[in-house]
Amino acid sequence: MTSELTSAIERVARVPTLLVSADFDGTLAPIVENPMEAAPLPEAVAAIEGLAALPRTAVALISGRARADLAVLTGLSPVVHLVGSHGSEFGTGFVDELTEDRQKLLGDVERELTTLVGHEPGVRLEVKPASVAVHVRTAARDVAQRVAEAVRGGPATWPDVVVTNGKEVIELSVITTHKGTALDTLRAQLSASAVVFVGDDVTDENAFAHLDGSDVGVKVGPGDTRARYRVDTPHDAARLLALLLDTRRGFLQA
Ligand SMILES: O=P(O)(O)OC[C@H]1O[C@H](O[C@H]2O[C@H](CO)[C@@H](O)[C@H](O)[C@H]2O)[C@H](O)[C@@H](O)[C@@H]1O
Repeated sequence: MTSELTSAIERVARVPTLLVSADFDGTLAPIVENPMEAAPLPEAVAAIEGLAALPRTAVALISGRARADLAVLTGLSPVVHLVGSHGSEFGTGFVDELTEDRQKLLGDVERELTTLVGHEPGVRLEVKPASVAVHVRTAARDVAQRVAEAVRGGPATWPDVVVTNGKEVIELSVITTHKGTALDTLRAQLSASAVVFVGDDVTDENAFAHLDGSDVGVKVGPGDTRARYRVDTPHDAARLLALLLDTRRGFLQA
């Protein structure tokens, strides 16, 4: 961790009301081949639970996952806010809020993807409340390319289908999602004086873009980013959260 990042963490830990937010895969949980085998680092869980238990401190995960999957995979206590589907899914009634047209479109997208690429070796389809993700992490490179072309030239071109590219995944959604607007909603709901956001993927850039002066954005891993700070791995992200916990606890107890 650079001295600039350490200083930023020590500064933001002293604001009156703090919102600590992060995405899940690649940030709190190392990337693995099978999405349903992802697990958060125990050090990250301990820091998050510790922060969420402090007064005037809220913690939220804003993830591309289905909210229900996020709850199961993280096993976090209910005091931690969970926002799924890339920032759209704040609660359990989300699926029912989709119009009939969108529910039908989602069914059509799932059927088309199953027929088009579901049989391809190493390809996994992950069906979520408002989208279907086509994972190619375990596919041979020529297969991954064929699948990407088939998806991009097929259902990705349909009206009202929104395409998101992630790490070894192409996702087709029937709604527009944005982690930045999710962060704005949480910031307002929780009356946060400042926000820390930690993320690793393309969709996290929308959250970094919604940070301002006293906030702290941290990108995990390589790649272009709008975040001001960077760490290398989820283990570093867990250390950063532990430092934030220690500093804020000391500040609140002083
Ligand atoms: O916003 P996030 O919490 O980072 O979720 C983004 C996507 O993460 C998952 O896929 C990624 O992680 C998998 C497990 O390590 C990996 O196998 C896959 O290649 C990655 O793309 C998740 O499955 C998606 O639904 C999320 O959108």
